[in-house]
Amino acid sequence: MSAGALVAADGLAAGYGGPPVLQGVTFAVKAGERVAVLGPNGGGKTTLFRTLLGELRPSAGTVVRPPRIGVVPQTERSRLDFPVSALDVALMGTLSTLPWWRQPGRADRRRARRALADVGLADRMHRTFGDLSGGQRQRVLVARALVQDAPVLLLDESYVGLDAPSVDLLDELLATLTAQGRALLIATHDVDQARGWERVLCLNRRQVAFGAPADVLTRATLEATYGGEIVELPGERCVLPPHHHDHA
Ligand SMILES: Nc1ncnc2c1ncn2[C@@H]1O[C@H](COP(=O)(O)OP(=O)(O)OP(=O)(O)O)[C@@H](O)[C@H]1O
Repeated sequence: MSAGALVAADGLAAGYGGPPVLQGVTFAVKAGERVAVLGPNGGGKTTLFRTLLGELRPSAGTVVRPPRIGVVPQTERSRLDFPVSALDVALMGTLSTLPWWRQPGRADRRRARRALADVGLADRMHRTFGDLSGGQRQRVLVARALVQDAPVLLLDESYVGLDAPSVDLLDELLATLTAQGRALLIATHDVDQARGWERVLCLNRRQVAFGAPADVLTRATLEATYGGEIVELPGERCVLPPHHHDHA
């Protein structure tokens, strides 16, 4: 079932030593696919990402993953008080590709500069990271992941707190990265956004559904994913409760 997949799971269960906090996860993602990973707080999105990264060992099932996976964390969790430039942050992406004894060199700086240009920030590379807007910081973090040259990127609620123009820029960037043959898994709470992507994975401590948005984003599936927390508006739209993080 995972033939041709860049990243896949089959009967995956994972947890933190006790009973699994996530189980029954079976999906396959090909190059050129954006996957919305939906679920309530505590539903298992972070646990899935950590398992795909190899930080957590599956307690059951198997994972197929490439040697390198890039991670784009939430900007609000990044320390903003360090006096580092956008280029410094992007350059950190080269560290995972270097042997431990080597400092980033000229070629690495070139890659970091190119990645910043690719995310539209060529003119901001010497600005202090913490002084950039939320959307710009998010794109710097995408650049840091791009520098790792990974075919699969995991994005953790990258859209949270962005204004409309920044959302559009990030949308465009993710579409480009996908068109270039990457696979993106994007943890999000935005059901409407998920409708525009290629696949949707719904998690609520187990896999509720995986497939094309038109098949997955039904009222029944969303209810099974979010319980009674969904507020439905007239038409097809639905709104999820404000989310919070208790492990920032
Ligand atoms: N380090 C940990 N040790 C033990 N349990 C954990 C740990 N991290 C998460 N959990 C538990 O695993 C379950 C799934 O959490 P996870 O962080 O994967 O959910 P999530 O979908 O990413 O939620 P959020 O949207 O709040 O980030 C929760 O019940 C959580 O309390």
